[in-house]
Amino acid sequence: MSGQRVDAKVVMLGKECVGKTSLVERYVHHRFLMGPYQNTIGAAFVAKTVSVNGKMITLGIWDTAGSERYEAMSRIYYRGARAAVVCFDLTDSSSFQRVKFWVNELKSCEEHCRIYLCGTKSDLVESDKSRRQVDFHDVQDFAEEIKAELFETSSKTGQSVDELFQKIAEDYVNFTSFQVIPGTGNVNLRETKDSYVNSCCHH
Ligand SMILES: Nc1nc2c(ncn2[C@@H]2O[C@H](COP(=O)(O)OP(=O)(O)OP(=O)(O)O)[C@@H](O)[C@H]2O)c(=O)[nH]1
Repeated sequence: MSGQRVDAKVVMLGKECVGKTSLVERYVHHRFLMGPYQNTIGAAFVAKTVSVNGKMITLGIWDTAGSERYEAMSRIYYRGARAAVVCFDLTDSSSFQRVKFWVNELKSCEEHCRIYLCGTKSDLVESDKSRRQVDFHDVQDFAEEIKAELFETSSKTGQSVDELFQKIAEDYVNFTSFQVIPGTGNVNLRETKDSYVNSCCHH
C-alpha cells in the first residue's frame, strides 16, 4: 500500500446540476454519463497526476454538492484549496448569480485560492444559440474584475475540459504564491489514485 501525495487541492463549486461531477468524470475517466441526473451528496474526491514541463503534479479534486442544503459542508471542502473551479451552466442565468456567492466566499476566506470560472454545457449553446442565458462578455468582465481565468466547457464533447485542469496544474507550478502553504494543503492518501473515495456521492 503506497501513500500518495497531493500537490494541489482543487475544489469544484457551483449551483446544483451545473455539471461539476460531469466535468470531473470527463477529465478523470474520459466519459460522459448519460441517464437521469443524480445529485451529489456531501462531496467526492479523486486524484489525478499530470505532467507540467516534465514535472509530475497530483491534483486532488473535491467535487462538492451544489444543493444549498449542503452549503455549510462545501465550506469544509474549499478550506486550504489552491484552486477553485466555480461552475455555472451557460443555459441557466441563475447559476451565474450563484457564482458571485462562491467568489465572495473564496475572496474573504481563502486568499491563496486561485479562481477558475467555468461555463458548462457549451455543446447546448453551440447547437442552439438561443439557449445561451449567460452573456460571454458579462462573464469576461467579471473574470477580469476578480482576476480569474475563464473557460467554457462541454463534458459531453470534452471541449476545453483537459485545458481547464492543465491550466490549473501549470499555474500551480508557475506561481510561487500558488504553492502549498505549510500545514494547509498537502494530504497523504492511500490507494486513492484515479478513484472516488470518501463520502461519495450520488444516489
Ligand atoms: N449537454 C450537456 N449536459 C451536461 C453537461 N454537463 C452536465 N450535463 C448534464 O447536467 C446534469 C447535471 O450534471 P452533474 O454533473 O450531475 O451536475 P452537478 O453540478 O455535479 O450537480 P450536483 O451534484 O447536484 O451539485 C446531468 O443530467 C448531466 O448529464 C454538458 O457538458 N453538456
